[in-house]
Amino acid sequence: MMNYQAAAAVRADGLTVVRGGRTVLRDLSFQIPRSTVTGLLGPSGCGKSTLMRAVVGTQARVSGTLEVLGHPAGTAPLRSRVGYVTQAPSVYSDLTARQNLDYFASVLGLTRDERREQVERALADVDLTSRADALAGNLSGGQRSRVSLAVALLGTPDLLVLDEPTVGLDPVLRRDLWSLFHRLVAERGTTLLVSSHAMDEADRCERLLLMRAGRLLADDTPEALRDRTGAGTVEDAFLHLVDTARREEQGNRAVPGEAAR
Ligand SMILES: Nc1ncnc2c1ncn2[C@@H]1O[C@H](COP(=O)(O)OP(=O)(O)OP(=O)(O)O)[C@@H](O)[C@H]1O
Repeated sequence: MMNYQAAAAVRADGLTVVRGGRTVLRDLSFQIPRSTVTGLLGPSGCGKSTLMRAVVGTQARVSGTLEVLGHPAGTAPLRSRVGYVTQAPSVYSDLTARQNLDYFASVLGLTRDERREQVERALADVDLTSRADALAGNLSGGQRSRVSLAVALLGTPDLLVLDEPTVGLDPVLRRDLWSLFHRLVAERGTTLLVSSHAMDEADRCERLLLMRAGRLLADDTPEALRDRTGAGTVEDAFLHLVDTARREEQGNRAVPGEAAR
């Protein structure tokens, strides 16, 4: 049986990131097991996008250890093995959905046959086959986001890093996207790291990384988090952990002697 470390898709130890002179990620240590969906949850500004940028290798001033699929984050062997979708869809508006995919497939160096097969598969994955010949500029925001996701699926990456992929989607599309994520794990062995503000999405993940103010509050399964905190929902578990962290910070700030009073 593989040990946990060998099975890790991402391994961080003492990961720290400085942006604009501020430490925005502080001493994070965690592992993301392969072939799972891990949710990265926390309030706006807590550092989710920064952590994702570090994992895909686009973030400067990263210190500590950060290994992705057994290689240092951002190094050459990972280039075609990691897919990344940012919050803003990155597609060409003057190309159709299919032309966008075909273009990115050729950048990946796929042969003509591979390209044809993978483009059609990616369109079907995100349920856009019927809109494949529409200009990306004429698609809705949610549809453009799905073209971006389809681009990231080309080449069958081992790790998919998705920054808030369900924001602005209606409940049916959100559900469909989550079932796609689980299908990618089950059928292609993909590992997914998915960020969200929405705590109600937590239960769709096998593991959770809960963040607050650049620090990791928890790295656990949703069930274990609820059990550990005695909370009924992951949202309540998160609030419980935030309150505990705040109390600890206040305790640390208290003048020695005052605390004893
Ligand atoms: N270019 C930058 N220079 C300096 N600080 C930055 C820069 N970009 C982001 N930050 C700061 O880094 C911190 C983390 O930002 P980040 O975008 O990672 O948070 P987030 O959790 O993804 O937020 P959101 O959910 O709103 O997208 C924030 O305090 C933000 O103000």
